[in-house]
Amino acid sequence: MAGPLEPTVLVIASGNAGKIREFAHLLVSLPLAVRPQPDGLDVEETGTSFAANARLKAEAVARATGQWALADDSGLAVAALGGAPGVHSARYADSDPARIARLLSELGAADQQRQAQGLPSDRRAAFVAALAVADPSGAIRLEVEGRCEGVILEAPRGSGGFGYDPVFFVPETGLSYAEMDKGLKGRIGHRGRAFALLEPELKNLLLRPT
Ligand SMILES: O=c1nc[nH]c2c1ncn2[C@H]1C[C@H](O)[C@@H](COP(=O)(O)OP(=O)(O)OP(=O)(O)O)O1
Ligand SMILES: [Mg+2]
Repeated sequence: MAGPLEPTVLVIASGNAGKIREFAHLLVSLPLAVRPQPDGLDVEETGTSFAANARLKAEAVARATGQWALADDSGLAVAALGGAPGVHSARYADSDPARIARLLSELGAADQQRQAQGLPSDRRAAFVAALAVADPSGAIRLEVEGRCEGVILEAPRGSGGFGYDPVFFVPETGLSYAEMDKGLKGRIGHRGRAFALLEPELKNLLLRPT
């Protein structure tokens, strides 16, 4: 454990700039040295659950850096698509606009099928984030999962955030993720809710004086 003049380093095990920005904001009040993962690290996400992929990324980055690492595996589970794109959310297409276009097109087709069967439209979705923390040896020490229920909009709304934010609408707020400020998404969003579960344990593990 680092002394009082040397804050413990926590590497954010992600190549996604949007996630890194959100974690920088969520971690701002903790006396940790938050660092991005080194360039050139690309961990294969072979798990079949968000939790398994978060563990793979945390372990690999902790081992590669010899530092504590926090990983996030997240994605959208769309009810009418049987939970897709799920753990494949990043691999759904090769850019954010293309991922959004594919989601709207597949959900539109599913909606038409439902209508043809006399069923009402169903645009419900959940955003899920699994977080894992590995110690410098690569051992997984903490795991949590957060969820936010919403619906997929028919067209993008708002210009903030990243990824699927413009099409994920949270009824209790009347806003899409892309219309929320960092603070609101950090309180009610999937990543913020997961982080709220993690924070007390992270403090115990990394900030306790030895
Ligand atoms: O708050 C979010 N708002 C909008 N979109 C989001 C959010 N959270 C995850 N997403 C999207 C990004 C990516 O398309 C997929 C997660 O895939 P996931 O593998 O966890 O992340 P990633 O490959 O972008 O970065 P990395 O694995 O290096 O952390 O869901
Ligand atoms: Mg990924």
